[in-house]
Amino acid sequence: MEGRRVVVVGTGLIGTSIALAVRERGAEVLLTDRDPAALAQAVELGAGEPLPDGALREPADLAVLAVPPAAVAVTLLDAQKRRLATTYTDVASVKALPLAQAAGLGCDLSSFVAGHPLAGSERSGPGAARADLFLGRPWALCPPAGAAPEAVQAVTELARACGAMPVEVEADEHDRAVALVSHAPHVVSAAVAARLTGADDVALGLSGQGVRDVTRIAASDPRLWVGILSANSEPVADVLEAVATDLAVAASLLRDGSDEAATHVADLLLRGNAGRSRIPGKHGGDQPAYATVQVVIPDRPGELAMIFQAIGISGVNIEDVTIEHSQGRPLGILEISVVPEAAERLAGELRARGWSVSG
Ligand SMILES: NC(=O)C1=CN([C@@H]2O[C@H](COP(=O)(O)OP(=O)(O)OC[C@H]3O[C@@H](n4cnc5c(N)ncnc54)[C@H](O)[C@@H]3O)[C@@H](O)[C@H]2O)C=CC1
Ligand SMILES: O=C(O)C(=O)Cc1ccc(O)cc1
Repeated sequence: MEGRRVVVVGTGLIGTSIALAVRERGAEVLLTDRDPAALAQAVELGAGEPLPDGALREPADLAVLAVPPAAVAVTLLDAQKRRLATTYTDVASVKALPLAQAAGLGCDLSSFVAGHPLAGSERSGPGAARADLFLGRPWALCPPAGAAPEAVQAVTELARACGAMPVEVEADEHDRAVALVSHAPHVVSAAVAARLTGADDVALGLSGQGVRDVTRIAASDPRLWVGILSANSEPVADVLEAVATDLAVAASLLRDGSDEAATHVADLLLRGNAGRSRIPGKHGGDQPAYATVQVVIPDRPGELAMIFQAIGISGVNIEDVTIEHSQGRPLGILEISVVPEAAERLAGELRARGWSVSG
């Protein structure tokens, strides 16, 4: 992105992450946000310089609209009126409705390529931004009919500069796909987490990693998510109804309690195994079957640094890592995912260095 000028409108989690990523690749970045505090924080984090008021002397190469879905079309119209850039893209989690709204407002759709990076977090705002957020992730591109090839090229270059994998897809197909893999799972996570509002201290004290995994995305900003879900309501409702049917059947089978009912419950669990195994791994393709090595680590400053150093010396690459805290005890369980052929050697070397390795 050397020599490119990029304007980012909306310096929250996604806008600031994109700004940090393209700056690392040599782009000049100008930032704007209607919230002065979000803009100031993004500038302080080194994501770019504030966009001056009024028209630019020369349009930037690209303007990235990283605002909520309902604000995309008006923000595009405003940016095009100000001639902020030669090419425009957005990052909203829903594509068809903002595109229809932009067409309705009379935006120039030849210079707009709708986009959606499939990476993010349950956290919002510039403080949660990371330059490496998009590494190895898909980035959907939905060029409207009549989009200029140079515009598609410029947005493809943006996705690649962020380390993501551009995937061209039609807007309606995109929306049905993300209803299944992102939006409906969000509602299901919220519904499970909502059951915990009435939980007593005994139940909460028994919480393990499973409930944390299932409810992580339930910590997201409800204002942003109500906007996403209502802009993709029909496809999301279709998935939720199918999930609700599975849940209702499972509940009645469990009440039935017979052996035959248990085999039907097992069918659902097996379908769950099969569905989960189809989710691609972090670099795309099939999900690699990593082996895990579990190590007990004392909850003391420097322990994580020491074990990571020991793993580094052993020459084994860490594919993933999670830490589970042991409630009421000054210990954590570090679960290190590695390629299966390295697991035994790593476990042996860590044991030899005095670490308590289980499994
Ligand atoms: N949160 C996530 O994990 C992901 C979000 N997205 C999409 O990215 C977009 C931004 O989401 P986040 O960065 O998570 O939200 P965020 O809440 O962290 O940031 C949004 C920013 O946009 C600003 N903003 C809102 N309306 C504006 C306007 N009209 N003009 C200028 N600034 C405006 C807000 O002040 C805020 O700073 C949304 O469309 C969302 O659907 C896409 C992928 C992942
Ligand atoms: O936190 C996670 O795991 C997410 O799935 C984040 C996310 C949220 C919204 C999107 O449109 C895309 C990705």
